[in-house]
Amino acid sequence: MTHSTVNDLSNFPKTIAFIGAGNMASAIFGGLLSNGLAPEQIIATTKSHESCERTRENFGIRATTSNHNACEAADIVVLCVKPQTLPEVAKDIAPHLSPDALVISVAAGIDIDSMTRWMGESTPIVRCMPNTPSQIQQGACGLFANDQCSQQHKDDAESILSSVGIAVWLDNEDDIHAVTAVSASGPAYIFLVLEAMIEAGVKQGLSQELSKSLAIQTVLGASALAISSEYDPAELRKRVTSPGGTTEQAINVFESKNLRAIFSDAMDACANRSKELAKAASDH
Ligand SMILES: NC(=O)C1=CN([C@@H]2O[C@H](COP(=O)(O)OP(=O)(O)OC[C@H]3O[C@@H](n4cnc5c(N)ncnc54)[C@H](OP(=O)(O)O)[C@@H]3O)[C@@H](O)[C@H]2O)C=CC1
Ligand SMILES: O=C(O)[C@@H]1CCC=N1
Repeated sequence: MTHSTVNDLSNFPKTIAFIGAGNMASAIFGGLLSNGLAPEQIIATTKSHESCERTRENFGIRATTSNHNACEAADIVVLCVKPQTLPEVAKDIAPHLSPDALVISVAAGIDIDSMTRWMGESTPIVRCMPNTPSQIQQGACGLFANDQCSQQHKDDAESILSSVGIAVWLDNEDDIHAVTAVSASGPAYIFLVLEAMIEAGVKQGLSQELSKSLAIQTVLGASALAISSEYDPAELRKRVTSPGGTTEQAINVFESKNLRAIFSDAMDACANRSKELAKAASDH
């Protein structure tokens, strides 16, 4: 497993087309722009003219509803449509990819076998699983390359994804299901925890505004401490939990209601859905 972190893209010499400009695509190209990539080097496509116009206005990049034109102008094509839309889109763009273009897919569940069936065996493909904190260069992404990728293709994929967070090469493509369960869907779990903490704080008598800022800062502070500390999360938790004190009472409730089993079941369900999407794609 190799691992790389945020880098500057101001000298990145390639044009990147994003097929789909929704939540995940805009998180990545928003991050790339903040990290020095010139707006002219990004083309995004959407289905509707409204989204196209909004993308152009919000990000100052080129936007079009023509996937063909975008692919023909790009050295790297990032597939950011929903998994259910990908078979049709991938087959349709295949003849319009530039020679030696790298295709990067972020689609949950869709494996490289399916993508090469749709776009041709010789297509260099990096399958990756990013997350939306990429927008603020705090993403976490797993990557897997097919055998058609040269070292240059892999370097390009890594430059893009590591410019918006940490990028980790996986030894096995199947590990992407677990990466999806941990880090791609993970931000949603933390947002749910935040919602619950904020609501509980309000129930305790705090204003919504105060409860929200305390809860968000607490998650930020705990993450920053965990990332910078020599201790693992279990030890950091113990350091908050005074014997006979207040935290212990809360932790006892979480443990007695089996929070760990809830996370385990939730993340199994997430990974299983990723596998189901792979299976559905194999019929196309
Ligand atoms: N959201 C997340 O946190 C993560 C998402 N992913 C993956 O990213 C992919 C996109 O998800 P997400 O961004 O959430 O989805 P969104 O629904 O936010 O975005 C989908 C985008 O695709 C566009 N689109 C739809 N059909 C076409 C088409 N035929 N040609 C070009 N563009 C099209 C839509 O345009 P319009 O607005 O006009 O409809 C929209 O811009 C999925 O495959 C998902 O699995 C991976 C990791 C995390
Ligand atoms: O929920 C989803 O399907 C996408 C993939 C991972 C995060 N969001």
